[in-house]
Amino acid sequence: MNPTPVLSEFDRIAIVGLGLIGGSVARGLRAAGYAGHLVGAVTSDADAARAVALELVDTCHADIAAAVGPADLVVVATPPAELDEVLSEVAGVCPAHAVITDTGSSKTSVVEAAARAFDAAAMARFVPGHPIAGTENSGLEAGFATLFTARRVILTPDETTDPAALAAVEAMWSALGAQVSHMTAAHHDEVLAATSHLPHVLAYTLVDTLAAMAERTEIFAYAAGGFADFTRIASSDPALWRDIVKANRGPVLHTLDAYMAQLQDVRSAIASGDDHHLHDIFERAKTARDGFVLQREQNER
Ligand SMILES: NC(=O)c1ccc[n+]([C@@H]2O[C@H](COP(=O)([O-])OP(=O)(O)OC[C@H]3O[C@@H](n4cnc5c(N)ncnc54)[C@H](O)[C@@H]3O)[C@@H](O)[C@H]2O)c1
Ligand SMILES: O=C(O)C(=O)C[C@]1(C(=O)O)C=C[C@@H](O)C=C1
Repeated sequence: MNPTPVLSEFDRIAIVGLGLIGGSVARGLRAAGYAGHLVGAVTSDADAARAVALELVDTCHADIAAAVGPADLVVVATPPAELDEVLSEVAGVCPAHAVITDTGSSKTSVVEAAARAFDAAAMARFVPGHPIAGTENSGLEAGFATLFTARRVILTPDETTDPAALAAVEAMWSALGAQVSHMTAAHHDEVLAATSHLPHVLAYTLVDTLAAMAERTEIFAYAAGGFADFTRIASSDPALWRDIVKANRGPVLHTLDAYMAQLQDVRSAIASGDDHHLHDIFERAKTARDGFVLQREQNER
């Protein structure tokens, strides 16, 4: 018996931006058995040729119109700085039946950009999305088929979103092995400011602080697993993260203020020798993190 073809209602899926996320969507769709035409849009002819050579997509163009014009489903996976321009180009050429989604790390800013670019009909077929999965790598060669397996994807539809478009985007992420949740764009931005954007800000800041000290000492030579685990994400693309933080400024500042207050409290406990208070904070944190790790492992089973 032949398996049910994956996303067979879409003859042609266009992916705009074939870096870590777009490339992983492309590879994941193929691995899941998508048999239609995958077309990419990138920024240069050289990248288009490379994307086809890497077998990310069947065809690729340095021209959004050529890729999106005949598509049934459009996945926008470009950096936030490109979004206004990319969505306006998509709006100009997207067929009237096509479903559109994105992968951006902040959602209110994306919904605002979509509202600037799309008319009401296209807006109804636009389903904002965010895969909560990634690595510190970027570019054409960074993607891999299993990136979204057992990972969460948050969609932020509203009351104007076409249910059929929402179902189609859910089906795409399910085909990639992800678990789909819905929430409002504003709630998404508060949650991700805390669990993703703040950790990136802290990792970059810690490494930058220590790097200034490292000019005077050899401290990095003696750094090991603790430093490497805490700072892996500081190897992420600085321009991408500058723009994510900028796009989610309010919630990031809010969570950064809460963190700075707690850090001040920890500092006071260390300075005054309040071992009990320090232990309480560390104990609560260990319990919370152990719970997170357990839940993550259970999700992966
Ligand atoms: N990096 C992560 O861990 C992660 C995780 C989840 C979501 N996201 C989001 O996904 C999006 C893509 O991030 P990424 O990590 O894949 O970045 P990336 O840099 O790896 O890939 C982005 C790609 O878009 C291409 N691009 C830029 N402008 C373009 C244009 N006008 N037309 C076509 N292609 C264009 C770039 O050449 C690049 O290859 C971002 O919005 C990011 O916030 C990232
Ligand atoms: O694992 C990483 O390297 C990531 O940065 C992934 C990560 C995260 O912060 O967890 C980064 C950005 C996203 O938008 C979603 C996931």
